[in-house]
Amino acid sequence: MSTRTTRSSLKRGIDADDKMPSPKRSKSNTKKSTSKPKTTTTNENDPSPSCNEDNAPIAKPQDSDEKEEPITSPPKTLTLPESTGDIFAAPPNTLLIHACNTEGSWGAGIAKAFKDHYPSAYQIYNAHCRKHGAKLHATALLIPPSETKGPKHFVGCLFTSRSKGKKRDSPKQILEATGPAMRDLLRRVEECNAERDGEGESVGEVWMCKINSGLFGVNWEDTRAVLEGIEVEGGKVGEVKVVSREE
Ligand SMILES: Nc1ncnc2c1ncn2[C@@H]1O[C@H](COP(=O)(O)OP(=O)(O)OC[C@H]2O[C@H](OP(=O)(O)O)[C@H](O)[C@@H]2O)[C@@H](O)[C@H]1O
Repeated sequence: MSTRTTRSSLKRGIDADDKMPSPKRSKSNTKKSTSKPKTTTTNENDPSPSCNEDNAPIAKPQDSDEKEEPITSPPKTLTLPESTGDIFAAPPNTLLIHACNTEGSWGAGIAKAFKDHYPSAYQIYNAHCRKHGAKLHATALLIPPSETKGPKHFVGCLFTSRSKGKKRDSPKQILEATGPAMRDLLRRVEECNAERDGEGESVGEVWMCKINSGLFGVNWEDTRAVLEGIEVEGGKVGEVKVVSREE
């Protein structure tokens, strides 16, 4: 019994089930389907024809003037698998992302831990804030491995709030800044890896704490929803591993 679904039989299937919404895929994203075609039970309400014994959709004769429908797939968006652990135990050349203010302060929370682990990176972040200030809001800073000892980690700063503590931006403002800041960081990663192509460390994995969810006081699920809406083109960073400490 043949279960392989070829594109043409799938296409025929889509044409045969002309009441069924045909999945849209772009030419470049079209993949031969290897999944078993869904078996459908026929009943008087089911508009789609029943599958034949090998489950391949029943082909219908192609009309000569039938137009080839362009097939496009939904845009690929950022995926954020979650796990528990220590973000600082990431493998070499991992990019570690946290949320920052534009005032040049890594004074508490995970930012303080970043300052302790990566003092040289902190100096770069602080100088960047002194130079640009609040204009950095909703942008990002990518800091290559800068320490003389310890693991070689890239540090990614997402400027999701202008200020910190009681003067921090509202959750709504922080969420509005989070999307553009992450898109800016992903762009910088692509540029960095293109420049380093083969010479020096490129960004490997991308890890992130549950940004905004502590001192910035934003519900993690709200931040997650914003990040999952970020479209990623092929070849760009498509996955950010979210690492949180054991509860
Ligand atoms: N070692 C570790 N490994 C893994 N996850 C860890 C961790 N340590 C903490 N977390 C978790 O990481 C999330 C973020 O928690 P945070 O409150 O730190 O950051 P946030 O993004 O809400 O806020 C940013 C502002 O806080 C800072 O403080 P200052 O402004 O300098 O005073 C900055 O500078 C900003 O301004 C929470 O889930 C923590 O459980």
